[in-house]
Amino acid sequence: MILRYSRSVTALSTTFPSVHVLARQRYRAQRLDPSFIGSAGRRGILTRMRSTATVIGHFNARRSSFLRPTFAVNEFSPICWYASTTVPLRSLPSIRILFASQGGTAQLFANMLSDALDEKNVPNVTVQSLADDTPENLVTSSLSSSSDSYYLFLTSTSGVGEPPSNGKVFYDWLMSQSNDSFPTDTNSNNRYYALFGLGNSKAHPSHYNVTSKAMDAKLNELKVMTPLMPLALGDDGDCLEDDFDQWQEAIVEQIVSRSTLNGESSTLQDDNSATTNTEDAPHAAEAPTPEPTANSDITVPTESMQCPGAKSGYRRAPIKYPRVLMGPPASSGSNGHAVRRDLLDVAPTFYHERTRAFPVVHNIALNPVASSNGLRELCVSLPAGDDESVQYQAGDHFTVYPRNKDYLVESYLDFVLDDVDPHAAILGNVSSTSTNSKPYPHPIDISLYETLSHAVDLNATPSPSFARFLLDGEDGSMDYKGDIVRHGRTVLDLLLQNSRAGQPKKIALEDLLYQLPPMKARYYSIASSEHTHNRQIYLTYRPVRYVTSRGALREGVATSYLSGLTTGSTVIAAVHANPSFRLPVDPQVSVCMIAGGCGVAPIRAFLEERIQRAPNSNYGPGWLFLGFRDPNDAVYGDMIATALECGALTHAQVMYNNPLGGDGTASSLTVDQQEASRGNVSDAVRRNGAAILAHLQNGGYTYLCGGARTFGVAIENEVHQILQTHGKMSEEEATTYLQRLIHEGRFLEDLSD
Ligand SMILES: Cc1cc2nc3c(=O)[nH]c(=O)nc-3n(C[C@H](O)[C@H](O)[C@H](O)COP(=O)(O)O)c2cc1C
Repeated sequence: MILRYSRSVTALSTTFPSVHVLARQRYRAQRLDPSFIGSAGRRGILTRMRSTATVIGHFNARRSSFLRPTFAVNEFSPICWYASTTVPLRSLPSIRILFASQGGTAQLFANMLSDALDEKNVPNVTVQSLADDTPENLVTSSLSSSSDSYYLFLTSTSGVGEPPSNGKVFYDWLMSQSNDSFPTDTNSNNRYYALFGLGNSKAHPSHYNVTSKAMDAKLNELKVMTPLMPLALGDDGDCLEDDFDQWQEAIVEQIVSRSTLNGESSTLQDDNSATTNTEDAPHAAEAPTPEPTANSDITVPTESMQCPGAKSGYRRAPIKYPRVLMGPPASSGSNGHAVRRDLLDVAPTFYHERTRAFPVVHNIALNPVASSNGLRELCVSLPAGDDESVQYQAGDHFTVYPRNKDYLVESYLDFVLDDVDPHAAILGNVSSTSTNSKPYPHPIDISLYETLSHAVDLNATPSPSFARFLLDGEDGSMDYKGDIVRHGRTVLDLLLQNSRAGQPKKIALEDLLYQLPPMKARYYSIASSEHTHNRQIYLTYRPVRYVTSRGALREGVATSYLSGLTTGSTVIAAVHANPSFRLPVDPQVSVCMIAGGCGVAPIRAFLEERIQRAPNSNYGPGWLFLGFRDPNDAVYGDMIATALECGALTHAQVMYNNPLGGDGTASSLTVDQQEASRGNVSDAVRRNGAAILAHLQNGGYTYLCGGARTFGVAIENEVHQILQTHGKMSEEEATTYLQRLIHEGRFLEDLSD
């Protein structure tokens, strides 16, 4: 086979039957005409840039075959051709990675799985959310296909044992299916599925991973797909990344070994020549021609050429991530220095569509004698307008887009990345124009500095595979959970640990930007009622700040960002309605609010609302159980007193782990009060068990707010116990009773993980 090359006419052709590549444009052109792909079809994977182009594979519709050539076109070198094999399409599996994710973790894992398959050169891999198409299209479109199909599901459980919002339609559809729903000739022999569930056993023991469990049971029952391996449960209460890493490894191994057995070895072998980077074209030409395989379906080119100067036997490490393209400074002021910009103006698609800039009114410590991580209050004003994005109700959430601290961004620029211009604009990657190569995962046309401060979570623990890469060269095997997750170690920590002769190993920009998790927006429960505050939102938060056992200072990304906001600055955020978390419409209905620490935020909102409406409401019983570390940590005492006075509350009990105060001496409480308030909120709930049972049996609403892992679990257990002790129910009856309350929306949780 010969590829002909002409510098001026730029027409290429090949006698190889599957390939017809015609270039009608000069290579020097910045953009190549789509017809460059010629008769091989538009589905070819073409990377283009400046004077070079690299085709890493394309589909030939005429011969229904998959072609995986890798050849480079370069103005300064002859056309290099190697690694051509064709395999009948019939035998190529399709691999669909389908995710449902509330907070982005399942989506992140889905993309990591796609990368891992890509690394093994597994073709035909797509990643979609379960909301990207109709359920029928997502799952049943391959029922009649003769080639193997793999469905790799990843779904978290959200809310109170519910599917994530982008998985709800699919979930409901799946649950409503029966064997009759599928054509009678459907057989599951060439359709396989595997499911990875994400949940939290510590925070949600009674709803642990219920979504993935239910989906797996249904798929098993329907028998339209064969399980590739048993359901895998990832536990965010333990080490989710480790669970996923093991599942991913097993999945990739299964798919690679099955595909190899089925005769697709040529598309799956480690192909060091595969590149999506035009600047690598000369290197790509240096990769060795693959060995012909014995499979009769595979066509091997009869002739190959190598670029002059190619080093024989040279094997380049596989390039995993497409090269990030950098341009001139993203923005600069008159003095030439980069200007700090609000990303909402320059990269609006990075944010949820209802995101706004909220001006800060005040940001104060609620208790002057509290420690540096005492509760704080942020008040922002609502931007003008009357659409729902600038309105809220007590019970709603406020989603904040935090930024990494400047010192952290600067540390990454100094110690992690090599020779980068922090102010250069990121224009995307070399594959951004290609149809199915890896897209650049962050906003473009913003500077590297802005990317590091807004778009990636620099405080995140790297995934197991990234951690292995960062620790490359260290002796001994990595104890991911014990050494890395438990100590909350970051990319910076691992690179500093792995420094040689005092010089930390530096990594490529691509490795950092593709492998660090994107910055997640953080949910805060709104602590005010719009009826009381004229166009303002209050938040109550606690700065997370601690020193690790290795002596490093750690700050929570979002709370340290909030702590640093000054009056007049703006916070980028969105109001999210939480319609299931509301006070009962009928004021006579009894309410019981149980909260600990920061869980006081939504309670404050409800109290304001009830106080505001007290003159016109004939309230039924109102219970409050609230817990703080010590009296110096307690907040909103005045509001609780007002609520008791006006009938918005009928009973309030504040509990302290240490009623003497943080330093063991100062306390405004009398000795009797100290004794009465010593202990946890669950102690107070237990002491009032009979009254709480009456409240539940009289149709009352119960609200549970605070940390999910310890507080939420402890209170749920206590209520369960009350049902058994005072309600004389069996353990099973108590469980069913509690589930019914949750289902009826009378036992409402606003818990944080
Ligand atoms: C508001 C909220 C509710 C949750 N509810 C449950 C639950 O009912 N059962 C469970 O096993 N895990 C629950 N989780 C834990 C998540 O499933 C877990 O953190 C998962 O990793 C999140 O993945 P995602 O970011 O893809 O949504 C909940 C987490 C949050 C933040």
